[in-house]
Amino acid sequence: MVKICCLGAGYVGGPTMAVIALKCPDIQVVVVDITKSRIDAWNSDTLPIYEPGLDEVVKQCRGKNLFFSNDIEKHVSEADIIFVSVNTPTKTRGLGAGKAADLTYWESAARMIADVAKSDKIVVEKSTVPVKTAEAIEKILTHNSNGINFQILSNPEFLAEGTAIQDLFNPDRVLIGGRETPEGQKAVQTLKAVYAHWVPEDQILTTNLWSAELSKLAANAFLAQRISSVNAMSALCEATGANVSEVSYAVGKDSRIGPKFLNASVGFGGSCFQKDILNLVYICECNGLPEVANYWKQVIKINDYQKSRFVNRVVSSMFNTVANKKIAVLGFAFKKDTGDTRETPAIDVCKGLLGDKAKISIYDPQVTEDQIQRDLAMNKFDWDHPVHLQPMSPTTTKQVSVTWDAYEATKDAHGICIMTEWDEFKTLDYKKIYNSMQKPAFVFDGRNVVDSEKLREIGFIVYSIGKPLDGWLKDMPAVA
Ligand SMILES: NC(=O)C1=CN([C@@H]2O[C@H](COP(=O)(O)OP(=O)(O)OC[C@H]3O[C@@H](n4cnc5c(N)ncnc54)[C@H](O)[C@@H]3O)[C@@H](O)[C@H]2O)C=CC1
Ligand SMILES: O=C(O)[C@H]1O[C@H](OP(=O)(O)OP(=O)(O)OC[C@H]2O[C@@H](n3ccc(=O)[nH]c3=O)[C@H](O)[C@@H]2O)[C@H](O)[C@@H](O)[C@@H]1O
Repeated sequence: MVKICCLGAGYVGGPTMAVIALKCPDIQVVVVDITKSRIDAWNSDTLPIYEPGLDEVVKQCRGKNLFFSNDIEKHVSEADIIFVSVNTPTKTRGLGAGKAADLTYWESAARMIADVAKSDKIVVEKSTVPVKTAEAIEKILTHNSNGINFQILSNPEFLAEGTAIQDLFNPDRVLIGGRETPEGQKAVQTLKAVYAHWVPEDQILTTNLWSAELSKLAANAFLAQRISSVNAMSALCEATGANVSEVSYAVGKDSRIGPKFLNASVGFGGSCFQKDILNLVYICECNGLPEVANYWKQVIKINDYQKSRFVNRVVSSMFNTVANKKIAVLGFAFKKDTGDTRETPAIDVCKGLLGDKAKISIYDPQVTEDQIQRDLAMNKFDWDHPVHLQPMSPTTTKQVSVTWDAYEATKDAHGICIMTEWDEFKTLDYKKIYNSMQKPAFVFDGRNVVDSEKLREIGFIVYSIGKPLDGWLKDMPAVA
């Protein structure tokens, strides 16, 4: 029986391996991690991540051909194929700080593999890494190899959170990059055979190593660029009276552009877009391509602009101060159907409002108070490390309260900021909410989820990203 071991039981390692186990009953899959609590959670009834459909997949295979373990060295030494799906955070210190990828976890994984391997292995890059990382990994493995043959493959993951299981069941494509040697090509075919259990062959693309590594960074950069493009347009829409939903619909109807990923928002979040673009920028700079670097940097700048523009709009609409005013924040996760808060725009918006001395009451159906307090206390990029290596007991922010009830969060509030597009926010009883709030009562919709006309009829002053401004907001122009 072929044995797969995956290093890293996170948002990628867990769901990806669960689906491989489900679709390949003839393969044994073991997911290992240096964080014991994560493995304990994978072995419990409460999985460490919330992802629709994941529980069912895990329940079907766990204990049969899917296992979660802390015994890293044993499973690595026994495996034929080793996926490495560990953190690749942005460096916070030293050379390339604030841009370059920190490959500490990857390097230590590679050294450990070289130390414990007793038979030939295929080592698969599942983490998103800088182009040419495979070359460095190869050097680490071969210099410590004791004669064992390692083949490195790049197999980047394209799943999106909230739809991970669907994306893994029906991927647009699976990408496998390998060395153009007979051994390299044999390894590519071995991995291809795993995916061919459920993915049509013509959707399994094979390339050289560097193309596969770079395609992942490029795909995320293109996706984020679409959001920054529509968000840049949203500012112009507000200034001119155009409606960003109508503009993106009209633009997306062009079959060359397509309708997806054109929703204006308070900004993109998530663990990867910013990190991967910064990494791309750094690689361009290192390759003497400052013009290309600056081009991609702009995607991040517009995203930061969009978040600060939103905060400015909130503050300026409310008589230029939110000091001691209760602001309800609905949604904290970076998108709906996930409890993940990494790089969520809600963090920057909350920090901006706190900077203006607001009191914030937060409700998100999937995010705990502990997580929110950690997020608001943590420095930029510190979140992307194994849990036990993150700051232990961050100071809690007193002006922030967290509740499990949207009505409690909005009671007595002066304004509501919608930060995540949870479906339930569309069907809240806004009349009841309005009656319980201070007046004038404001709604700032960072995701364009509410029916602004209906809310205006109730009496709210409503701001929706990229939509024509109502009279109140026009009289109080926000300075970006
Ligand atoms: N989150 C996402 O949607 C996607 C993430 N990626 C990439 O996948 C990689 C992992 O991302 P996530 O799963 O989101 O991160 P994560 O933080 O959820 O999981 C990473 C796990 O690796 C573990 N780990 C770190 N060093 C280790 C080692 N030496 N041995 C064993 N375990 C170790 C950590 O404890 C952690 O549980 C990153 O490179 C990311 O850019 C790629 C596509 C999608
Ligand atoms: O490398 C990764 O980590 C993954 O990054 C993204 O997936 P993810 O971050 O999970 O979620 P997305 O659906 O891409 O959303 C990212 C952010 O953009 C925002 N967004 C998305 C689409 C849109 O039209 N507008 C918009 O503001 C979302 O609200 C969210 O904050 C990519 O979609 C995946 O293909 C990729 O594998």
